[in-house]
Amino acid sequence: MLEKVRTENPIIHCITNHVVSNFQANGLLALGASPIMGEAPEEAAELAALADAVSLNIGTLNSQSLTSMLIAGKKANAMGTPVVLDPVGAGATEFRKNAVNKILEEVNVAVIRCNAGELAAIAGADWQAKGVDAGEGDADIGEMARTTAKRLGLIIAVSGATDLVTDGERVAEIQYGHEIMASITGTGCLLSSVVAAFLAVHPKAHFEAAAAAMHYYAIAGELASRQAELPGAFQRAFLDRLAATGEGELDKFMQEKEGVLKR
Ligand SMILES: Nc1ncnc2c1ncn2[C@@H]1O[C@H](COP(=O)(O)OP(=O)(O)O)[C@@H](O)[C@H]1O
Ligand SMILES: Cc1ncsc1CCOP(=O)(O)O
Ligand SMILES: [Mg+2]
Repeated sequence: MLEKVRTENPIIHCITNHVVSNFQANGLLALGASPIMGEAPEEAAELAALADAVSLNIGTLNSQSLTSMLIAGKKANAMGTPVVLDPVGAGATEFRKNAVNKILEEVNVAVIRCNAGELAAIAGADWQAKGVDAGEGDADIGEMARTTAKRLGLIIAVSGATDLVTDGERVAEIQYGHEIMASITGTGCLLSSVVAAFLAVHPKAHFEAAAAAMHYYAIAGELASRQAELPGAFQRAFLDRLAATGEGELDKFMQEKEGVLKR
């Protein structure tokens, strides 16, 4: 599935936050996709129309960018283009929570990619989120993801030490990755747009594409963590691994892990 992203080089229209915009664009380029950032309402429909997937991210949302997200999302729906939503900090403010609800009401979102705190906010579960970070809670993340995916009729890809992807029936669990990934800002945001890029080239298999994206990303992160121990070096190593990791590296990595488990 990864090679198809590289050969087709899909255009990803990102309406994202100003914290991670540059990292997100560089990460998409490293993957082999073609990012275009743009958040003016005046061009939202045109950008969505030329894109192969649309990645919406509410990290530094304002009234204008919310308007753009609704315009871009609806245009993407009309064109049959997949939309991914990253509900950054959904539980932090009423504005964010209402915005997520409005987007979900008006736009047919294919995948919500979020952390556990954001999922809990969408699910209405008791949880202590920590700003844009996942925070802590007792709710069963897998159960929350399955029931919310079913209720909303979409795919949920929730990240953390273990990543879960579910359409409400099927569940893929990804145990790879490394905690250093959470020590640089934007790894979640970039992941959401990487999911969008995989969806763009696998229009009939969104669940499999989202799971493949999460596998690729976690493995690139774990490989990078072997090269760099501190955040600055890790960010650089991670971009390099996103670029250098192909299907062959993914297979080799998983075979090695399997070998370790069996021993
Ligand atoms: N403790 C961890 N162990 C392994 N991977 C992690 C860990 N924490 C986060 N990740 C990875 O970092 C990326 C971002 O996830 P996360 O931090 O949950 O998202 P966000 O940045 O949106 O809060 C994902 O690929 C996830 O798998
Ligand atoms: C710190 C911060 N503040 C608003 S958006 C943002 C970036 C969040 O990025 P991620 O969810 O990928 O950690
Ligand atoms: Mg996030």
